[in-house]
Amino acid sequence: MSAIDDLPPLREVIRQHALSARKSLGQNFLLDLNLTARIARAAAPLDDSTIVEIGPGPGGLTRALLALGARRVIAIEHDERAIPALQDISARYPGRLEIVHGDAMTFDPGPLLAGERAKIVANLPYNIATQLLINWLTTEPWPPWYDMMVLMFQREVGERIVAHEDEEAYGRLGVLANWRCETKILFDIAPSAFVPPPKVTSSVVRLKPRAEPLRCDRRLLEQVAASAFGQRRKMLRQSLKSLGVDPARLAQAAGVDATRRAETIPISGFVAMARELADIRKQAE
Ligand SMILES: C[S@@+](CC[C@H](N)C(=O)[O-])C[C@H]1O[C@@H](n2cnc3c(N)ncnc32)[C@H](O)[C@@H]1O
Repeated sequence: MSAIDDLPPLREVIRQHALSARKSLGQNFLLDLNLTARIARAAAPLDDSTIVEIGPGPGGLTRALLALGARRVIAIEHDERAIPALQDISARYPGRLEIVHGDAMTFDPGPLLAGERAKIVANLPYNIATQLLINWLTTEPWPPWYDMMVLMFQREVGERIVAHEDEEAYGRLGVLANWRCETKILFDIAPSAFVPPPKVTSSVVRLKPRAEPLRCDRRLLEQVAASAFGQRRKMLRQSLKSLGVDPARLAQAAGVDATRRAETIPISGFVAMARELADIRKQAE
C-alpha cells in the first residue's frame, strides 16, 4: 500500500497499463508519493481549491493533490494510454477528478472553470515547459484565471524564471515572469527520483501573480526585452537598434543609461523603456 492512499503503488499502475515512458512526450514519472505530496503541499491551501494539472501521466501528483484535499482537479493528458489509470483515480475520488484527453498547448480551461479561480500544478513535460509557462504569463486580461502556479522545470529553466538583474540567468524569461509574478524556487529534485531519470536536476518553482504589475504594454515589454537580450553583451545603444527607433533617445527618455547592457537593467527599467517606446511610436504615426 502507498503512503498517500489505498490505490496500487505507481510501479504497479505503470505495469498494469503498459505505460512505458515516451521521450517524445517528455515522460519522466515521479513514483515516490512522498515527493508528489511535497509538490502538492507547495500549492497549499488545497482545501476547497480547484487545480488544473498538466500531464498527470500515471497520476502520482494527481493522487497527492486529491488525498491532500483538493476539491476539484482538472487533469489534461495527451497520452491516451494514461487515461484508464486516471479513471481508476477518479473512481476512488468520485466527482473530484475531471480527465481531459488533450493537448495542454492548445487547451483552454476557461469553459470548464466558468469563472472559478484555480491553481496550476504540474510536473511539466520538459520539451514544452517553457512555452506553456510563457502562454500562462502572457494571458490577458491580468490578473489571470489562476491564483498560483507550482511547476517543475529543469533547474536551469527554474533559475532563468527567478533571475533578476546582475544575475547570470537573467534574460527575457526573468523579465516577463518577475514583471507579472512573484517567483521562487522552492526545492530541487534529483534525477534518481524519476523513471526514467532525466539528465539534469529538477526544481519546483512557485509563481504568484502580482495583482498590479508595473503598468506597460505587455507586447512592447517583450519586444524591448527580446531586442536588449538578443545582443546581451552589447550596450543598449547598440542592442536596441532592432526596435526601429533611436536607442539613445529611448533609453534617455526612460531614465536608463544607454551604455549599460541588458543584464544590468532592472525590470522597472524595461517597463520604463516599453512605455517610452509606446509614446515614441505614437508620435511617429
Ligand atoms: C514529466 S511527465 C509527468 C507525469 C506525472 N505528472 C508525474 O509527475 O509522474 C509529463 C506528462 O505530460 C504529458 N504530456 C506531454 N505533452 C503533453 C501535452 N502537450 N499536453 C498534455 N500533456 C502532455 C506526458 O504524457 C506526461 O504524462
